[in-house]
Amino acid sequence: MINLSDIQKIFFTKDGPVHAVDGINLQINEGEIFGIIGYSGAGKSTLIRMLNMLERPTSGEVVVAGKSLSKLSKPQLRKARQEIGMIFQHFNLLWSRTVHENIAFPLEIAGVPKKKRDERVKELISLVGLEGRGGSYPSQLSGGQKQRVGIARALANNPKVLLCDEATSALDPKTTDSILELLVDINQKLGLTVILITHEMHVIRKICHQVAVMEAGKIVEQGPVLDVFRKPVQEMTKEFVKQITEPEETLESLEHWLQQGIEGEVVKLTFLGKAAERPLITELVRKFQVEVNILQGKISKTRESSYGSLFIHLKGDKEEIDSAVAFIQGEQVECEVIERV
Ligand SMILES: Nc1ncnc2c1ncn2[C@@H]1O[C@H](COP(=O)(O)OP(=O)(O)OP(=O)(O)O)[C@@H](O)[C@H]1O
Repeated sequence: MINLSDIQKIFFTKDGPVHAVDGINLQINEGEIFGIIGYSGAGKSTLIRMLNMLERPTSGEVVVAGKSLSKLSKPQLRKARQEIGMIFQHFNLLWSRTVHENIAFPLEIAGVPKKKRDERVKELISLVGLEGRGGSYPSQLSGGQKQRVGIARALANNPKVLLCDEATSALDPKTTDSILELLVDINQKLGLTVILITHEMHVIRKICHQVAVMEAGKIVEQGPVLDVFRKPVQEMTKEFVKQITEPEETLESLEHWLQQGIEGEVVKLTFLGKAAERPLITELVRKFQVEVNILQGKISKTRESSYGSLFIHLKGDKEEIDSAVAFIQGEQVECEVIERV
């Protein structure tokens, strides 16, 4: 659906050239939810804006739905853009227009007659769950509702692709979840390809199939979300994965345990998929002469599976502990000895 070949974007500023995007090759398949994560300044916004030519690449080719965007004439590009919707962090709504009028705006530009426009707006209002709010102005809506208007407007011309530029970054966690659910719903119902950029790993975890990690204008790591979660290679990726698996409080309480000088071993188990749903600890206690003390644990749902980490303290004879660790490893659970005390 989307093919980027050796895309570069250089901004020529008075302080010299800025290589915002530096040689990116990327393929995004139809129907996928593809997340691009990176810290501020990594080049995410510049990259996503090149997918609809809001920003023109300095070099390289952007192909969306079979069309090479940089080769199109202005009228052709306008037409091609109707197949690419976009939503923004700060919604970019027209404040003097009602919800209905905001959603109708791209249809007016596309020359859709009034009656058809009104029917389509009604459909979209219902799709995004804003029934009864068509006559409200943006200032009368909550952040989540505003983003729903943004989504409805982006979908008005039946695009094949939806670009989301930090679409949930201005929202609280609960509203973020409801917007993410809406994006999944739309992806499934309409088969829409969704590309989102974010600096929050939980957004990737919740809804993406694929993830690319961006740093200094380059993609440093990429793959299916579960694979990247399980085996992050680059330091940057490891930091992002830790946002989910090892939040600050986990490390603090672990530190607390280790400082107490407990006997035995502290082990980190990493579960994936079905393994996250098995009663492994029960089996461990039944099979081996070890005491198992759970220090910290967390299981998170990804779009397709479960992913979790558990820190346990094993106490007993060294041989029994070694056998227990070997047993865990044989059960397709990754096992890392954090500290042998
Ligand atoms: N119009 C511009 N002119 C000059 N430099 C720019 C321009 N737009 C972006 N940049 C620079 O390009 C780099 C990448 O910026 P970009 O906004 O794409 O990053 P980002 O990952 O989206 O970060 P953020 O989330 O903070 O927007 C930064 O160094 C930024 O200062």
